[in-house]
Amino acid sequence: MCEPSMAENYLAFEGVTKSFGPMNVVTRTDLSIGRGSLVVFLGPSGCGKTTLMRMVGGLDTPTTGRIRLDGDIVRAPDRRRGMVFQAYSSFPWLTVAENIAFGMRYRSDISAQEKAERKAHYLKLVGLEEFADAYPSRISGGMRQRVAIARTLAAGSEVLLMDEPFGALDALTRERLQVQLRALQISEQKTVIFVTHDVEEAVLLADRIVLFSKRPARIVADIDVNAALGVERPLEIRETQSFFDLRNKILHLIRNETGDPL
Ligand SMILES: Nc1ncnc2c1ncn2[C@@H]1O[C@H](COP(=O)(O)OP(=O)(O)OP(=O)(O)O)[C@@H](O)[C@H]1O
Repeated sequence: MCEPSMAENYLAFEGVTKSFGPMNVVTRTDLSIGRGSLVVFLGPSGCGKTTLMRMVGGLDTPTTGRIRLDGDIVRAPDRRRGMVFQAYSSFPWLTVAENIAFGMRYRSDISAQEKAERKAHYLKLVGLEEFADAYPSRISGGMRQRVAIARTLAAGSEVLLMDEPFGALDALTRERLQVQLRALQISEQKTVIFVTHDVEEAVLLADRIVLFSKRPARIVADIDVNAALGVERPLEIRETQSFFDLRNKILHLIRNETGDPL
């Protein structure tokens, strides 16, 4: 077998395990994630997906093994990896524009002009120019999640770690953000790990789906969604036979392999 190239091995889990006291949460995990790909972690509740993601973020450390980003062992959080959670994480006392600029405030390596340009770029990218001066309490939940995504991107994060970021949104807003995230990831070429319970969301968004067993998390399937559906994912793709087939295949795997409903 060929060794994966550095681009394919951009984010690498090498023999990672995690226990909390006597509880084994993640069994030995080896996984290579390519730069610029959107990988969905799908698995039963409590199986260890968030724990895996927190380890990538440097918020938790593996019990054994290591995680490498671009060759460097992850030891602590840094701005190369930004997290977007389900709970809205905007600062209520800052405007939308100020929230987006927040991650750049102490960067001495970026000029004031570049900070202003980046702020304007990401404000536009997430379609919130009209709301630049609004406070988070005045905008919708979907808009607040767009602020959180823009802030992470503006801070210069190369890797976005998204833990059920659309979980609290209504179905229509969620759909809109799914399409926007997919488009944004293609245009910005960020590496994204996205945790969800929702099989349709996973199939719509992912380049690749990694399916985990119930705790302790073990990889039960690694699915190349691009090979099945292509890269472009308009919402209508959900009505195609290939989408249907892949969704059913994953539901079948979940029933038979993960040992738990999601
Ligand atoms: N700091 C901690 N101390 C002790 N146990 C923990 C800690 N963090 C997580 N756990 C436990 O590890 C297990 C896995 O949790 P984790 O949040 O990673 O699962 P998950 O797959 O993300 O779940 P969900 O999909 O429900 O969010 C759970 O049983 C949880 O209670």
